[in-house]
Amino acid sequence: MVTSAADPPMTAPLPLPRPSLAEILDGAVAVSLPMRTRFRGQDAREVMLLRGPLGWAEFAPFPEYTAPETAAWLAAAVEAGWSGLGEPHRTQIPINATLPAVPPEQVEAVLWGFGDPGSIPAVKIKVAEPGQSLEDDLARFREAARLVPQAGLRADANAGWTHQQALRAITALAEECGERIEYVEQPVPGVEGLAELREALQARGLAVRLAADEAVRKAEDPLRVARLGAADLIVVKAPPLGGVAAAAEIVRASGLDAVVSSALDSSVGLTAGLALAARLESLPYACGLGTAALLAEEVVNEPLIPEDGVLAVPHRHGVIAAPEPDPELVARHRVSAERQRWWEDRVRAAYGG
Ligand SMILES: O=C(O)CCC(=O)C1=CC=C[C@@H](O)[C@@H]1C(=O)O
Ligand SMILES: [Mg+2]
Repeated sequence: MVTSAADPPMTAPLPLPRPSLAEILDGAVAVSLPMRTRFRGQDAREVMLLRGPLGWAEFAPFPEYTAPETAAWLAAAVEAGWSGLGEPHRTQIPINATLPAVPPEQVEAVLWGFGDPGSIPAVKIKVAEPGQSLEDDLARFREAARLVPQAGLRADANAGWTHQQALRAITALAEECGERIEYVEQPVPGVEGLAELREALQARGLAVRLAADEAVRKAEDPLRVARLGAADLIVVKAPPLGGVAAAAEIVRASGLDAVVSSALDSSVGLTAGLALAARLESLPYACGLGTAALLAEEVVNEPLIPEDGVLAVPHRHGVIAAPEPDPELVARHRVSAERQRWWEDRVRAAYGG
């Protein structure tokens, strides 16, 4: 059900109290964290850490994102560092493993990064990687299904299939893994594309749920998916939706189940995702917030790596707060002076007038 309340704007204004640009940039430092496995076409993740009065925050729109899109990411960082992430209504969040588009022989090593594979509640498997085939995807699925027989399975195509390719692939996945498939995330581009595919799947009697990701986080109107009945659930990430409060409101107004996922954040940024998961009224699926496991280096001494299939929500003095970055780790992974200026310019552009 979609409420008739006014839709939240895509680029939320900075939350109050609105810090000045100088306050935001004071102590801001950009770092480059190498990845264990190539993911989303990246071998290293660059993020900018901001030091707010209420704790550390992260500003990390992907390199191709430009203002005004990045304004939502800055609003999310300002919320974390200057307004605060609130109290933990849940203390532990179930976490899915995230499997990049690796060959079957690498699947086991990646899964161990998310704790004992026997404790993993669900695995999200990247599919439709450019240059790979449906056979490659099925082989990766088969291997994950074999290694974690207790886990639910999800595919994430990042809008990489056409309608026909998606029908073929989802039919094959359903034949292979049946009821273990929890959902398929953004198989095709756009909101209409999802809606058409959902109808076609239903017409074929294929009861595979669809999740919207890019159709929510990159859309002008994140609630359109719900309005058109284009997906069974939505994937929400705090930074592109303007922060924890704004994202929680989108979930509430959508009336759909939600899965909270990371934006491939460091453990500082992941804290906001955990805060969002801790705030939602219902959390029927494990969340995609275990991605510190995909980073080979981190900025904190105890990265947020899941244990027994869960992550504890980090808190200090009764409120949710990111773990403190270690100054030595920050110094080790600092970007060049030129790159630091590039990140500062992005903050300025996101801040706007
Ligand atoms: O959801 C997860 O399991 C981890 C997060 C994840 O998959 C993503 C993080 C960052 C960028 C995205 O391309 C990707 C996604 O599509 O969901
Ligand atoms: Mg996705």
